[in-house]
Amino acid sequence: MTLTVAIGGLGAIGLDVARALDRGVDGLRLIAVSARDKDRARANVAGFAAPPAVVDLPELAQADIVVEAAPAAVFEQIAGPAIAAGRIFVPSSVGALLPRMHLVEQARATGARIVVPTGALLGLDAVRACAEGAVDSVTIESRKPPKGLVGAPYLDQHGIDVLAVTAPTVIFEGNAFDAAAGFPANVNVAAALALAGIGPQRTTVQIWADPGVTRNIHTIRVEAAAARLTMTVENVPSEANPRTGKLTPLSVLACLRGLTSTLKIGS
Ligand SMILES: NC(=O)C1=CN([C@@H]2O[C@H](COP(=O)(O)OP(=O)(O)OC[C@H]3O[C@@H](n4cnc5c(N)ncnc54)[C@H](O)[C@@H]3O)[C@@H](O)[C@H]2O)C=CC1
Ligand SMILES: O=C([O-])CC(=O)C(=O)O
Repeated sequence: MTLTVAIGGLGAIGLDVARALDRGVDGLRLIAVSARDKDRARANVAGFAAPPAVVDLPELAQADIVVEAAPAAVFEQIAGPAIAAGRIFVPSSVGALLPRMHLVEQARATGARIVVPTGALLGLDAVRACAEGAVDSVTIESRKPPKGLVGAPYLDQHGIDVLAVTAPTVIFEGNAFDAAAGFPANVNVAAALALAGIGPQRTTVQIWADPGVTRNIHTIRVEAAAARLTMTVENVPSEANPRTGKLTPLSVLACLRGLTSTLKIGS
């Protein structure tokens, strides 16, 4: 059986995933994409073996699987129709899901599924396993080059000029819910971690602006009855969008492959 795929957003994540699907993934066929600039999108897919249709966001819901890879601001325009139509919805802007958990209730009613990829993070299989038992604490420390944090609403609200930072500096400390609201383009990883583990209120987030690093570095620490986890990923920022690590489109692709593969590894 082949499942059709549509992708909302053709930036650092969406275009890489679209290209990979066009090269061929067993059981998956890319049929539609959407982007802010439709002419550019058409040019981007013109050389594809099977160019997908370039459509408006709501029309993505014609596919069996709808991948969201757009700014958080248009999350609902992609998620809403996909979930209403009972599709498999794969979000990248996971932070935008936290204040919209009613979508999970709606998916229950329509038969839709919301499948969150591990994205720029690691180890959500182990965090989910720990969360089947007792968990004391879950924390994430995200360390980024200052330019990878530019534009975050929290920085504007607090008058922080992140590009003026000359030494490693903690610029946010709080829970995952507030982190996702303040840094919608930067800490989707914290949102995914919160959903895998003990929820956005109990998951603690520390964000560092670090002029000494060139990678987006995330360290997770989990204290659970079954295990202690300490895991770090050092993502190479993508050329298309330095806020987004190159691992992210690969993770989305691996997630999509897992939706149809006969052999699936990891929980
Ligand atoms: N889950 C995770 O681990 C990660 C999630 N992300 C998130 O994934 C999302 C996508 O990231 P990137 O690909 O780096 O973004 P990007 O900025 O490179 O690309 C965004 C795409 O969305 C399109 N777009 C914008 N407005 C649109 C509209 N109104 N209608 C249709 N398309 C529209 C743009 O044309 C562009 O193609 C962001 O919200 C980002 O924060 C990023 C990195 C890791
Ligand atoms: O590190 C990355 O690639 C992006 C990131 O933190 C996020 O969006 O959560």
